[in-house]
Amino acid sequence: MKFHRDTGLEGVVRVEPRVFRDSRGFFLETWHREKFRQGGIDVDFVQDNHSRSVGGTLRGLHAQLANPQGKLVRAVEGAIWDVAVDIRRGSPTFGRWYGAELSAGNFHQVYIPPGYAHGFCVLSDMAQVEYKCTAFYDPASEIAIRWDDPELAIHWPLREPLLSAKDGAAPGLAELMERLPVYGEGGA
Ligand SMILES: Cc1cn([C@H]2C[C@H](O)[C@@H](COP(=O)(O)OP(=O)(O)O[C@H]3O[C@H](C)C(=O)[C@H](O)[C@H]3O)O2)c(=O)[nH]c1=O
Repeated sequence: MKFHRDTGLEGVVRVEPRVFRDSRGFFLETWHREKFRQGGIDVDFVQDNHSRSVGGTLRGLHAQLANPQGKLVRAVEGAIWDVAVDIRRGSPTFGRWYGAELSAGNFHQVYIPPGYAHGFCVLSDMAQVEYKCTAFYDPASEIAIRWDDPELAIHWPLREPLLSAKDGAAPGLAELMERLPVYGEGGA
């Protein structure tokens, strides 16, 4: 199990699990409290999520403000481009993003700490994404940030994604500035 912390964003880690293959198929550990702690991800999870999306879908960019969630994300079907954005006011990497291809083929995961926005788009015909969260869903404090905010300039590998109404109407990061978490406060 390898932990790649060279993501350019504090606390964002790409995890490359060890896959055991034999004539039956494969086995891998997708979460291990102690091994992940040794890899720099010292967290406990309280909620697991699972979504399925058709090709061309983009979900995000989302974050919870009152109960910020850390997320450990993986694709169990198909492939996604998974993106984390630093939205902590005062952070040296404020507005910067990191992206990684996660797929049922590469088994990679990304850990995104509280204080970051998260989104992904689907690269395959279909994708199923499972992710563990360090805090419970709190819709009252959730924000959506415009996926193609020119201030963020995220390199998405698609042009006209399939969006939810919420995501299609999301404001740019600058319009949310006063609500954003402050670097170094409240776990962010
Ligand atoms: C996130 C969530 C949603 N829901 C319900 C609320 C809606 O009735 C329905 C779909 O929710 P939504 O359209 O917000 O789902 P996504 O667009 O996939 O949202 C997620 O997308 C990005 C990628 C994330 O990282 C977040 O986990 C989350 O914001 O599921 C729940 O009941 N519990 C939950 O934890």
